[in-house]
Amino acid sequence: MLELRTISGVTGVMGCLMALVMAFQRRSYPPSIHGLGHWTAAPLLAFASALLFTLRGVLPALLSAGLANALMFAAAATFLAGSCRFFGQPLSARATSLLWLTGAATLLFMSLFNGGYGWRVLFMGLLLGGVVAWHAAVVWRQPQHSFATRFTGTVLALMSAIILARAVSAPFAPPQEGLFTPAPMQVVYLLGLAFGTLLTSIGTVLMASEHLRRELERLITHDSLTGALTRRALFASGEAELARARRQGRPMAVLMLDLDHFKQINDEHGHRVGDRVLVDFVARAHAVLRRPAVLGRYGGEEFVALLPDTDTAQALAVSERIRASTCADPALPRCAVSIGVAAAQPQDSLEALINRADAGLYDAKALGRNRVVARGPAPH
Ligand SMILES: Nc1nc2c(ncn2[C@@H]2O[C@H](COP(=O)(O)OP(=O)(O)OP(=O)(O)O)[C@@H](O)[C@H]2O)c(=O)[nH]1
Repeated sequence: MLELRTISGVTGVMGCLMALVMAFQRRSYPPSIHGLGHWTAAPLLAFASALLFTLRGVLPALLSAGLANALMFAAAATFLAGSCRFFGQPLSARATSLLWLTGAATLLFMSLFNGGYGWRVLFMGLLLGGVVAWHAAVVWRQPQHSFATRFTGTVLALMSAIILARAVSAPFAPPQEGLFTPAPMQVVYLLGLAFGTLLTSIGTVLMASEHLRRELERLITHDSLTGALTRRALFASGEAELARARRQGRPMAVLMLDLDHFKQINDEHGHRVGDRVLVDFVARAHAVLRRPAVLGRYGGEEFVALLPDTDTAQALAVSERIRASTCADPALPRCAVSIGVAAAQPQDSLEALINRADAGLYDAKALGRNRVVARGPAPH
């Protein structure tokens, strides 16, 4: 026979252990991952709440019911706030006030209301189930789904369903029923809380690890200053696109872009302004380029754009648009870009294609800069 008081105690201990895991994780994660502090505090609050519930009958009702419920609500609200911060959508001051005021008002009403155990369970369940359902919706609404978010979202949705089902059935339960009466609904509820606490904590650890992996991946594939692809990622993407173009018999073009007299900008305005010019250039080039085109930093102030499904005429038009948009910010020093264009030939390697675009760039510089020059295949 299941001892419900033991389940409640075990729930608390699980929360405590998971808080420890999260606290250790937090120390090794970069500060750019937000919400871990809340995720550590939430299971600790759940632990304190479960401990008080377990001591029902031993401690006064004010502690083993009133304070225990308040701590359980605080755990759910803190957990929700942590996830919102983690996903980069922290709760607004208004939403936070609404959440805590609703919690405080419900708990106060419960303590004053004299309708019996079933009705108190209904109010508390609606409050708690509502917060957990809100939390599930936050996790499910994330556009970047992974196993971790699906797992956590599902556990939260199941938990809220169990809490709400118990809440709405409570007023119809026999009047002598209490928290540790071994009725089926109570067993499902306490087991749901125990496993839910454990599984959602595992879910947060998985989500944090997933986030870290994505950040590291981004560091490897994207230039930290401009956000363009790194040279390594550019070549990987270029090889794949060229193979696809060859396989499907579709055109592909490469642009080699180099800011003109960039050394002069650095010398006259300083390196930091030079950096801002680079960032602005890449942002504007990205605005012109449409997926699946990609832009990579080839080195210094030199960039390469890969344009799948693009012939020479289209590549020249895109290049002109990039040239026209370059240094359009009046707050930055005047500058210009030279661009070499090459379209892929059936026998081209990526290196040969880039070399031809580079030859076009060389011509553009030699002809006076701030222009676009296309290079065809060398005659045999
Ligand atoms: N601010 C800044 N400057 C950089 C960065 N990477 C390279 N540079 C500078 O870019 C300049 C490139 O100078 P050059 O290769 O002489 O080319 P340029 O002055 O643009 O002349 P042309 O290409 O012939 O028009 C050098 O002064 C580098 O120090 C960077 O990340 N930030």
